[in-house]
Parts: sequence; structure tokens; C-alpha cells
Amino acid sequence: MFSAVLRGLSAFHDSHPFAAFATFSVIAIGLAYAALAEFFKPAGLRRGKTGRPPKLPPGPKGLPFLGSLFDLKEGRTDPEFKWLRGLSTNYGEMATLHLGAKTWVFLNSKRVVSEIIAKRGSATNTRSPMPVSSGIVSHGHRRSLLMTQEKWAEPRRVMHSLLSGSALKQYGAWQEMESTQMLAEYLFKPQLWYRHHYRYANSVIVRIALGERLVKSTKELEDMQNLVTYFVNSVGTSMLDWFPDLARLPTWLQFGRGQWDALDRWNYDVYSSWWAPVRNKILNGTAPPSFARDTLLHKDTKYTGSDEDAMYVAMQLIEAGSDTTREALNIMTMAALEHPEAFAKARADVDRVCGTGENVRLPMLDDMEDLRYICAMAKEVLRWRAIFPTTPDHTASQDIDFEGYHFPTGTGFVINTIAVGAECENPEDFCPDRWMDGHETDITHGLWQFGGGRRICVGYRLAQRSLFINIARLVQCFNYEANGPYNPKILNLEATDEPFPVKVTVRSPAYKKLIVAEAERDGVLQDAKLGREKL
Ligand code: HEM
Repeated sequence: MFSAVLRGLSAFHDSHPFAAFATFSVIAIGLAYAALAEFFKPAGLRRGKTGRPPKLPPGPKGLPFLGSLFDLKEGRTDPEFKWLRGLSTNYGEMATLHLGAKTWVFLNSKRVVSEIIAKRGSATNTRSPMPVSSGIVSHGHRRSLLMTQEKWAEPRRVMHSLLSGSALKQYGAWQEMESTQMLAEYLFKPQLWYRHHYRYANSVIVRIALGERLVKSTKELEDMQNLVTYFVNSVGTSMLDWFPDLARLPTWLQFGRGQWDALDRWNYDVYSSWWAPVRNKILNGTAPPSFARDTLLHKDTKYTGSDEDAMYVAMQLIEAGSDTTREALNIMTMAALEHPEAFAKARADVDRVCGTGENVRLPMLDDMEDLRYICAMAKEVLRWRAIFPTTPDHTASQDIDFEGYHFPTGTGFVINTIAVGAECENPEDFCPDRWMDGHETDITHGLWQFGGGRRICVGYRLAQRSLFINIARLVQCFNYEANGPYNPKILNLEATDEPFPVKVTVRSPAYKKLIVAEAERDGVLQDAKLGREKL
């Protein structure tokens, strides 16, 4: 039979050589396409561990092979986030997207986020492989944010002990002191308001992680901020991240590999320049208390990673902790320009608790229970303009059945924070009052901007306290007005220079006096007066 087919093909080739060539080519291309399509089939279209066929929510069809990759790229950078909003209006609470060899289900409502990310957290706590962003540009150590479950458990264990419970009390004093310095910097250099946000955020987390107050030049700080921006922008921009099997090819066949290796080297050098002096002091016994000294490099804590792992854990904490807090304070500034009525209400709340005139004092972290409008404002800042329009994927480590759907192992779940944040009345308005529900002091109650489940942001309590103390003090002491045209939807969060034009002035000479006195008492007045070259 087979030889008869061969004889027939041979005869066809002899009699019609051109037609035969065309036919064979079409067949070969078809077979190659089918083989590749099978090899790169998105995770959500495969059978999972139970062997049952998938049943997924609806979603855009996308292109062959690439799926909706182009839409995702544009959708996450559009200042209006129309595409991300559309996923909710067009497909409902869940929308399935095939992205290269991955399948991500976008969770568009609080209800499904709570069901999948929180209630089923033990089955949705890993991440899909990202060879570039969590491997190549991280010197093979992987970014904690993107680590898969097996790799992540150890760094998460040590980070957790650092950022919860009693440790927060100790950090509170540092947060208040750095915040006082920030107010003084606002006084002396109001035009650099955005840099003061970064110095504050960076200084707090550097002190926690490495034990010392920040002594870095503007250039070093900019390097660090740029590094984070490049890293964040590297996530999902390479085909290797969407087709992780391609990372098994020889490196010379991996398109664009050179630029990722260069980013890795830069990253490694910047990290080492921050880490090495601290490590040396720890080794020769002269280092002050810190997460690095007392946890990562301390023999009693049994941290199982290598020295280099420790560096990546400490430095990633600094990365994750400083840029986000800085960005949130920039969003607060935009809210002050756009919604002066909310700003005035917040100031009245602070004045009620901290007084005015002769008896005025700065708000402290202990005022949180009494300053609930400020707590609500911190939540609204994060809802109103999302720092992360989508969270990283929470990938299923087992098959999941939910409301008639069957999600196979390997399906990723992503919180669409734009759609979820718009589940309220007049979502475009900046309205802290919407959070005055008795849960103001619990920043994750009803708010998914820190992610959720077992991968919830390690630093959310620290971040909450930073936002609280700084929002309370800034609304109390300073006035904001626009200093030129701007677009309220474009925050330029990545900019190292002024992201939008703002004129900041101190509320009155009495507040100037208060800030100077407090900065002097905390011993940070001189630091605040220094030029930005060394702080
Ligand atoms: C406004 C401030 C912040 C926001 C909006 C934010 C947001 C997030 C989000 C969305 C995630 C992913 C969560 C998930 O996958 O469900 C995350 C993870 C993380 N965040 Fe934050 N974050 C902030 C501040 C901080 C701070 C201050 C620190 C450190 C001190 C920090 C450290 C981390 C780390 C280490 C992870 C990785 C957690 C893991 O994968 O297990 N973040 N953050």
C-alpha cells in the first residue's frame, strides 16, 4: 500500500514537476505549522493533570501563535486603559487570553478575584516561567516577584518575618523620621517635590534592608530608579517570556539575547555597588542591625540561599519597596491638583486631630485610628490611578473547577486592577469617602492593588504606613497647584525628572516653623538642607 502511494507520487512528480513541487511544499508547510502549533499550544488549551479537556471563559480570539500579545502590550500602556476596561464590558467577570504559549484569565471583578486568588490561593500561588525577566536579567537568581512556587518559598519566608508584626513598630520610628526630613526637603527645595518622594521611600527600605540611612548621590539613585524601570519594562517584552521553551535554544539563536545580558550585567553591577560595602561590614562585625545582618547572613536564621541569592533578595526588596511608594505619592500629588475638595477635607481631618495655631503638631503613625479619612485617601490613591494595571500571573498548580469552567494546570490568573477598581460609583472621581466603611485602616479590605492570596505584596503594611504618614503630613503642611498644562491621566510614573508641573508652597509660616523644629529635634535638618548630590 505504502509503496503504491510512493509510486503514485513519483509518477505525479515526473508528469507535473511544478505542480508536484508546489503541492509537496504546501503539505510540508502545513505539517510544520501543525507541529509548531501543537508544540506551542497555549497552556489553557491543553489537558491538565486530571486529563479532562479545558473549558474556559470567553475572550478575544487573537492571532495564530501570538494570540493577544499585541493587544496586551498596548492595553497596559494606554493611559485610558480602554482595552483592559473592554475585557470586562465585552466578556464579563472573566476573560481568557492566549498569549504565546501561555493562557491568562483576566479577573475583572472583586468577586472572582476573591474566589480564585484568595479562596483558592493554595492552588494559584505559582508563576509561569519568564526566562528573561525572572532569569536572564536577574543573573539566574530570579526576581522574587516572578519566582515560581518552589524557588519563591524560601525568600518569601525570610521576607515575611521582616515585614510583619512587631518589626513594623521598630520601622515606624524610621518612617516618621524620614517623613520629617521629607517635609523639610519640601520646604527648602519645593520644586524637587517628586525627588523627595523617592528619597523618602528608598531611605526607609534601605535602612530596613541594609541597616544604614541612605547615603547615595543623585546619580546612584537615578541609576536605581532606571534599573527598576528597565526591569519592569523587560517583563513580557521578549518572545522568550511568552514561549519559554525557546530559552532552551542555543543563546546565539535567541533573538535579542544580547540586550538582556547587558541589562543583567548593569543590574548586577548596581546591586553589587550597594550590597558589597554592607556585606563587608557585616563580615567584620561593624554593621548596624538590618535584615541583611540579622536574617539573610545570620547563621541562626538558616537562610538556605547563597551570598549572591541574599544580595538579590535584599536588593529586590529595595526595588519593590521604593519605586511603588514613590509612585503612590506622585499619584496623591495629582489628586491634590485635580480634586482640591478631597484635599481640603483631608486637611480638616488632620486639623481636627493635630490642632492648628499654637498647639499644632505633626501627625504620627499612632494617629491612624483617629485619622480614618487619611487612611481612606491612601486606598483611593491606589484605586484611582493604578500603579500596576494588572498583577503578575497567579498560575494554577493543579486543575481548577469553578462555576462550570475547567482550568487546566498551568492556566494563569491575572487581576485586572483597572476593571476591578472601576467597580464603584463614578470611578473617575477621586473620592476617599467611598472607603469610609469601617475598614479604612485595613488597606487590603476591598482593594486588590497589592494582589492577593499567598503572593500578596510582602510590603503592603509598610507601604500603608508610609502612605498614611506622608499623606497626613503633606495635606496638613503644604498647598499644591498646577504650574503649567498637564493631562490628569498621564502621570509619567517612570520619569526621573518632574513628571507633571506642580507648584508647592508651605501652608503658612507657622507650619514652616513646625517642620523646622521637628526636623531639628529628629536631627535631620542639616541633611534636608544638603544639595541632592549627597544625602
Ligand atoms: C504602594 C505600594 C505597593 C504596591 C501597590 C505594591 C504592589 C504589589 C503587587 C501588585 C504585587 C504582586 C502581588 C500578587 O502577585 O498578588 C507585589 C508583590 C511584592 N511586593 Fe509590593 N507593592 C507595594 C509596596 C511594596 C513594598 C513597600 C515592598 C517591600 C518592602 C514590596 C515588596 C513586594 C515583594 C517582595 C513582592 C513579591 C511577593 C511574592 O511574589 O511573593 N512591595 N507588590
